[in-house]
Amino acid sequence: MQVAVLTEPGEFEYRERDRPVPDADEVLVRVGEVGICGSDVHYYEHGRIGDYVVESPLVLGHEAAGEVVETGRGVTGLASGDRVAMEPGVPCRRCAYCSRGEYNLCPDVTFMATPPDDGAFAEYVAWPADYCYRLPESVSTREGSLCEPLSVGIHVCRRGAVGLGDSVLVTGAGPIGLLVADVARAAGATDVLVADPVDRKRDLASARGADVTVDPADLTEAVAAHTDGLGVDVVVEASGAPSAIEGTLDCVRRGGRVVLVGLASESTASLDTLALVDDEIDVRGSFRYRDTYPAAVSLLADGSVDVAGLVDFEASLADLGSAFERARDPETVKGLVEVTTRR
Ligand SMILES: NC(=O)c1ccc[n+]([C@@H]2O[C@H](COP(=O)([O-])OP(=O)(O)OC[C@H]3O[C@@H](n4cnc5c(N)ncnc54)[C@H](O)[C@@H]3O)[C@@H](O)[C@H]2O)c1
Ligand SMILES: C[C@@H](O)[C@H](N)C(=O)O
Repeated sequence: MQVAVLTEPGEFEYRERDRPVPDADEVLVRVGEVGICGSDVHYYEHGRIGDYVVESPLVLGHEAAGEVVETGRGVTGLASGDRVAMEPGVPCRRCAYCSRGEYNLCPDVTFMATPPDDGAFAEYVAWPADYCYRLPESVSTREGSLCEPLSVGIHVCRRGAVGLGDSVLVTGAGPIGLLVADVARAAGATDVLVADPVDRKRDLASARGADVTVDPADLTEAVAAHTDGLGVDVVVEASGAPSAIEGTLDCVRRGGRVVLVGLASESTASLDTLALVDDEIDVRGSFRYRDTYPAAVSLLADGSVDVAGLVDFEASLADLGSAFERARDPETVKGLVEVTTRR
């Protein structure tokens, strides 16, 4: 089978590898569609993210869906022909975090496209059946691939306890911020505000139903105007910009919640701890997700969230290099790669 490997920053090579044979608890998936994530682009540009360094050729891509073509002998819940979304992180299932159900915190997770684990820009991937989620007829394979960023958004809203009648500010209108906004709305938020410096991103957020969109330069005033000076119930920081992280406390109401999901390139941002205490603010990190794929599939099946509307372009595996160049454009929200032709 053909795989695309990142050999060095900016360089993909196509290689022939043996088609994987599924273990007893695995299915073999013929990969259909794979989204390009910001972390894929970061590995493509820099060959590393923090301590994760691409030291040998790496298959990128972890937002993946496809069709089951073979099942291991112990698999009962899936059959050949099923279309599935693949959850890219498979934990060890034994550590203290896995035992508590907090498997997204497992230190021994195998996570697609995170060195040294290969991802899904490959014709076939063998993957544990219980980390593959069947897609109903109403959810396309391309939508299924975007269960991954949607899962990030679901976990964020759970971490922020977003609920009925809440006002929610999202800073950063990339795929994560836009999906957080959609999930917040589905969870009952009645006021959704989105901040981004890029005009096109704000326009997209408006078109998707944000009540207020604002340039970060005008953020504090816009939030005050919309909330009678109170601040919002929940701020979700989804840009990673240090100024946005530091600005969260200017926008949240006393007693409100701040969820940090954006990753700053360095831990230079600081939060006013006196204000945290005085205003009784809950600040929470949000790391990947756990138990979100069933909810993601349901949100897509009932039309609550539109992931297809985030897609700016679709490329074939043969054009991976140019697809990554397009994905680098700050105006791009989401690029998809069709790995094998749709059937
Ligand atoms: N914690 C996790 O599990 C997790 C998972 C996925 C992504 N992330 C991180 O979440 C962030 C968002 O991911 P993404 O894929 O949407 O990224 P993205 O780069 O596509 O989007 C970030 C957006 O933030 C905007 N932005 C820049 N400066 C800003 C500011 N000061 N105020 C408001 N917006 C600003 C950019 O214009 C852009 O639209 C990234 O930092 C990413 O690394 C974290
Ligand atoms: C969660 C996933 O989307 C993220 N890019 C990561 O590698 O952690």
